[in-house]
Amino acid sequence: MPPHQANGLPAGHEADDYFHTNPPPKALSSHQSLAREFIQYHLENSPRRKVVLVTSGGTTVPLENQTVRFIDNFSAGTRGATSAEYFLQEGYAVIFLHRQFSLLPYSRHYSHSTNCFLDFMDEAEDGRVIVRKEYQDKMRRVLQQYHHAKDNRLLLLLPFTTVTDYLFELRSLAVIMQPLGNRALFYLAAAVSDFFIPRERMEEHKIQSRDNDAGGQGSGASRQLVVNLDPVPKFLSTLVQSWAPKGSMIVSFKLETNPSLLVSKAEQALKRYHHDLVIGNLLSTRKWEVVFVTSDGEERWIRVPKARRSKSISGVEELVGKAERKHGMEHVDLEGGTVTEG
Ligand SMILES: CC(C)(COP(=O)(O)O)[C@@H](O)C(=O)NCCC(=O)N[C@@H](CSSC[C@H](N)C(=O)O)C(=O)O
Repeated sequence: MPPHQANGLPAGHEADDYFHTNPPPKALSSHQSLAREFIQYHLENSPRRKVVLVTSGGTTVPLENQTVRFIDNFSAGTRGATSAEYFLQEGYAVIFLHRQFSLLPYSRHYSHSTNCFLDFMDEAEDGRVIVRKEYQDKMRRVLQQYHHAKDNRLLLLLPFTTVTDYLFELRSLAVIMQPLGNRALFYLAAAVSDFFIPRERMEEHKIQSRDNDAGGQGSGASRQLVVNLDPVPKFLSTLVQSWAPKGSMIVSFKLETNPSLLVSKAEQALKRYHHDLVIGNLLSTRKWEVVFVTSDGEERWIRVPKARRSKSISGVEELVGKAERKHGMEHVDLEGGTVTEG
């Protein structure tokens, strides 16, 4: 008896319905071709290399079809972009499915920062534009890592914007990854909308803030906006049961703000979706602590020591990367971090 959704539909049925009633992203077919090429290249040239799909950034829920307003999910993309660098360092090939304009591996060190990237540059006496001396060493290291990833075709960057884009892309990429079998890993760090406006209820044009129509009829008084959202299908179960390669490892992130809910909600997700690992994090402490929750009921907190919790040192992703490399749990041997049971 296949597991059923809350609404009684068999798991996956609701997701199928979603894909029939919402249009795919315009870029989907070009992304599919890029992903097929990427996977084929690694199947042919590095048959033992693991490939990880890292999702990163927040999905949007448009309020109008010709979108002027949208509901966004919190995520700068730091977790995904930083983890992608550590996966590349550990020898993985990375498909980086990310919110358009969110942080990217390597360039994240210089984009979006409070100081403009021009602050890292200077004009030499002979007129050449150069990187300021104090930034040269770090930028050289980042540039070498970036070129290594690019020259060896180890990093594929694919953008999304809306939750519908994300779900179509995730399904396509998971299916394209099927030939990888147990060399495929899914690291779902994107902040995915739980609610959306179905196509048939979506306004076509910009929602007016006053109650007069195009002809200027009506009082012109400002109006309330009441938004009625439906739940996004629980796609993780469909990913685990049908889209993802058999034998692949699936890691999802659980984001909460209330500490008393985090571990139980992560355990609930594992029980519901039967994947391999949930990494729980609290909005307020996500930069320096996470908890690994597995189906054996164990919870292992990974914390960056206080001394290393500066903004510039991305401590927790390095620790997660090391733990991940050992496929999570049997030996969480983390330099610099502390692992506490329970
Ligand atoms: C978003 C952050 C906190 C990283 O932040 P930045 O470094 O600023 O990017 C990430 O660590 C995270 O928790 N990501 C996952 C957040 C999320 O939406 N998780 C979902 C689970 S994955 S979406 C699963 C879907 N709702 C379903 O149930 O099928 C949840 O908590 O419910």
